[in-house]
Amino acid sequence: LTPEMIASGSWRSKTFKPYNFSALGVPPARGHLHPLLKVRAEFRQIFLEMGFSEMPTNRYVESSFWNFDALFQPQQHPARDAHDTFFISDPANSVSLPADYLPKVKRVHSQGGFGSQGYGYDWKLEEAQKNLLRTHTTAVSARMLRQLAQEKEFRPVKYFSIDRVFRNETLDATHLAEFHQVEGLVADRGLTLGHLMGVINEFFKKLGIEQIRFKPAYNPYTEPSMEIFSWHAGLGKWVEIGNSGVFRPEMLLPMGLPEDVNVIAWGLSLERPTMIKYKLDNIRDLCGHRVDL
Ligand SMILES: COC[C@@H]1[C@H](c2ccc(C#Cc3ccccc3)cc2)[C@@H]2CN(C(=O)Nc3ccc(OC4CC4)cc3)C[C@@H](O)[C@@H](O)CN12
Repeated sequence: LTPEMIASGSWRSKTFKPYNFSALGVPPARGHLHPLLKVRAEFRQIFLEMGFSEMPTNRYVESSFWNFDALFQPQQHPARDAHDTFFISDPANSVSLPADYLPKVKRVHSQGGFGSQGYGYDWKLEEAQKNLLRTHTTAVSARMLRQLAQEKEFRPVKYFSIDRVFRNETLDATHLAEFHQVEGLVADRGLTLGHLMGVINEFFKKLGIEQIRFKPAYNPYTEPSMEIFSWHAGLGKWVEIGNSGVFRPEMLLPMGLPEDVNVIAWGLSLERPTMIKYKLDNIRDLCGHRVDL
């Protein structure tokens, strides 16, 4: 049916197929929310429902001190090598590290303390001052726990973070030089591994994952540590869905937290669950624009 047919009246001699009122209109060209940000909002909602508060993660450039040393990660650890970490050339160094806290970190690395023998190496300030792109949001957790330790009275907290982290990795279909880390932590007196398993179970249950298992693992800053696995019915096998652990006393006590306070934490990425949810098999599809999502 055209305007000419209507004007000339020629439409009278034509036959038209019945109008399909249930036909969909042409989708208007409009904006889309990014899948990663939609999954981030989902994770944020779950943490908030569980009573967690979001940590301030608006600092991509971090000092080696907060990213590694405060976490009792030794200065010769391979993760601190340039092939794993992006170091910053300008400004190359952080010169405003906490003067009262730093000697305690130096001591626990070089001589030990609090019942630990430490690593027995000559800890160097220059190494701790090197600026980098944070390799995990656990650097933010360290800053927040130090702040908590400086308060007059200890109070239990539940914190979370979901933000970008950077690793000098070889790129492939599932690895980029940056990804979003999701991290949750609980600080309270008398927390046990049972509490850690329980909070992880609760978190993943809210994501629709009921069947998870834990496997002993190693992290430089948590002891004990556990990898988290979930049964993937489609693949017919257990797949790793995260990592977890109890922060070490060598990390918490130099901060000034009371000896009977434990901090349990776990982490996962945002990209993996987003790729599963949106059936993407190349992580690069999460960057740049994609029309047919
Ligand atoms: C360099 O790789 C690091 C990243 C990322 C990761 C690993 C560990 C942590 C951590 C931690 C931690 C430990 C102790 C204390 C504090 C933080 C955070 C992110 C994922 C962690 N992983 C991961 O996310 N896997 C995952 C998560 C969710 C998912 O879908 C479910 C619906 C929810 C499916 C898969 C496991 C693997 O994918 C792994 O190969 C890749 N890992």
